Amino acid sequence: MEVGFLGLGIMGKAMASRLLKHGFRVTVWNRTRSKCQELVEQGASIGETPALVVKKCKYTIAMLSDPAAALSVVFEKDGVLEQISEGKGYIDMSTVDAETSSKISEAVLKKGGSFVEAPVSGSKKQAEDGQLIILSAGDKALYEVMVPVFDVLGKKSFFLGEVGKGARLKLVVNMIMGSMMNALSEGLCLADRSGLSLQTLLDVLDLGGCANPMFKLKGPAMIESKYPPAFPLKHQQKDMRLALSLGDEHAVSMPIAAASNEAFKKARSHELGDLDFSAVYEVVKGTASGHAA
Ligand SMILES: NC(=O)C1=CN([C@@H]2O[C@H](COP(=O)(O)OP(=O)(O)OC[C@H]3O[C@@H](n4cnc5c(N)ncnc54)[C@H](OP(=O)(O)O)[C@@H]3O)[C@@H](O)[C@H]2O)C=CC1
Ligand SMILES: O=CC(=O)O
Repeated sequence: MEVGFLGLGIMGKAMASRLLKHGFRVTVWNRTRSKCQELVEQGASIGETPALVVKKCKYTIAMLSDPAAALSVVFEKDGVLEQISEGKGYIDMSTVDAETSSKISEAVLKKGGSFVEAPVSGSKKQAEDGQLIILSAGDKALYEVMVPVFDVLGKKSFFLGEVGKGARLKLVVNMIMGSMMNALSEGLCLADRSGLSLQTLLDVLDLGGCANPMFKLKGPAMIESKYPPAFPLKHQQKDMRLALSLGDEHAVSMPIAAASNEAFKKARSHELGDLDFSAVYEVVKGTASGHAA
């Protein structure tokens, strides 16, 4: 099976690479073309524009940073819409809001193509290991065609119904995750200031009822003030913002998410946006301005 892949950031690179390793023929495009090189060395072909990737491939996947990127790759010159047509499928795995996803879906359908949104839960390591959780919605027939692809990328794929349900579920999940990261940061800070061992705190958390893989993975690096980006903080803040907007729409009061969003925004203002989202700890500690990487 041949697939197109648009967007070779942290996630897209790992996902496209995994598809190549599992025998798919992959044609890649990335705004910054140099990022295609590593994939070419693994056997990928390059498409000069999103439109040319769609022209070549029956199915094209996108993994782009945010709503603005997802929309521009579809609607702008040389974009997906120029070549999408009957018999072709477009699968957007970026984390965006339901409105963005619906706009893309409507435009693709109008040209005769089919559309699935399929944001993922899981980060760089899970993408490399094919352990993502895939939250699909949209065209059921296209979803069925994509199952062999999703089986290589993920440990479980859900089909949730109409477009928007995958996008919304992903935002709810990441809203919870972002709030948890703030809670861990505050706990580490409080333990430190009150003379407790941070490693002991992590050990105790890991043995108890609120043990979770995220605290276990990120906690030790946070203690060392290390934040190599797996999930960039700027994307976590985007997800908090979009989740809060979903809360506005449904009049759901979310004070914990709102406070967490403020912490992520503050971290961005201290230029921590490209670090891992666990760098919000620097803001909670009050040491953000001195932290370079
Ligand atoms: N990292 C993670 O742990 C996870 C991320 N996600 C979501 O997946 C998506 C991708 O994340 P990730 O790979 O980490 O992000 P990166 O920031 O590493 O990559 C973003 C990608 O989007 C491209 N891009 C950005 N703006 C534009 C634009 N205007 N036009 C065309 N391309 C653009 C970038 O191109 P260029 O190289 O030129 O900058 C790059 O390919 C995001 O929606 C994120 O929220 C979901 C789960 C986990
Ligand atoms: O969106 C990020 C993740 O870890 O999931």
